[in-house]
Amino acid sequence: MKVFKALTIAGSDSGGGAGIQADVKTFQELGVYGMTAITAITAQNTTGVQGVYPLSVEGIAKQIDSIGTDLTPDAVKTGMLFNSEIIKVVAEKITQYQWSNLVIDPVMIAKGGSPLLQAEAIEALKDYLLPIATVITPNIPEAEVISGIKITNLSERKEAAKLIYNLGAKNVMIKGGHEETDQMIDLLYDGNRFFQFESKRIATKNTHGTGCTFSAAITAELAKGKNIVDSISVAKHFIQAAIEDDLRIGTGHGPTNHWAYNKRGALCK
Ligand SMILES: Nc1ncnc2c1ncn2[C@@H]1O[C@H](COP(=O)(O)OP(=O)(O)OP(=O)(O)O)[C@@H](O)[C@H]1O
Ligand SMILES: Cc1ncc(COP(=O)(O)O)c(N)n1
Repeated sequence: MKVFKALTIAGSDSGGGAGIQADVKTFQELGVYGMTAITAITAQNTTGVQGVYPLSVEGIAKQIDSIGTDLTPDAVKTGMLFNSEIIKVVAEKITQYQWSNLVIDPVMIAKGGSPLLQAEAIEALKDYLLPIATVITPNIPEAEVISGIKITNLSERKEAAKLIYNLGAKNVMIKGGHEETDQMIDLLYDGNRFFQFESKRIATKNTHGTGCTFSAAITAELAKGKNIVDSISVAKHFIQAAIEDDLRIGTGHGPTNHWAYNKRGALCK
């Protein structure tokens, strides 16, 4: 039996709903062996972020080297990278090991408003990571920052996707979670065509870690050899189930349910 392996290079969320914890849970549920290189420790729960402690560039490089010299991942994702030094070393190592199937989730701000990427790092993200990305998965505010244009409707989202594509990413997926519409539309641009992935908006405050979970599911499916459209299609079903069957733990914005896709109904309510 071939074991498919995925690596997440991201921050730790002590509350377990986002970051590397969400990624590894998602990999596991989708049948992929998960590996991690931690960029920062956050003290975090459903009420917000209480502390951010980035790791040294040396410590991050060493973790990636440990994986690169022994366990070749079939796909890699990045999440919280915090500053430009971390972005540079991560891009350098991914290039050194010639890893393909790279999913960039350009995490900038936590749901509660805490910055997870320093403003000075935006240019490094564009210069070093976008050119090697198989797909980048910004939400609407992140797409505005990267493209430099305001997004108030689907046609502006399409324009932003083209601008981001021109920065070097092979595919651009602008998520619709921040739009106030009943129908949730995630938009993919592959440089040639637009694809829409649609679902019903679920009325819940428990959406902590949706972006991490969604991009981790795309990564897991790419690791298994699926193409980008089929990978996103599975990820969309995975996140819809995880939001719909929310766990209702914690007093703030609770996590999604990573069990839901495989065990629909078994643990809920
Ligand atoms: N209320 C909701 N109902 C259904 N789907 C949702 C909802 N909120 C987010 N999603 C889906 O979750 C995925 C992540 O989208 P979102 O825009 O929330 O990402 P994000 O803002 O990067 O997440 P995060 O804040 O966790 O980083 C997308 O597929 C989006 O359509
Ligand atoms: C370590 C880490 N990575 C990513 C997020 C984004 O998730 P959210 O926007 O749902 O808070 C987070 N809160 N913490």
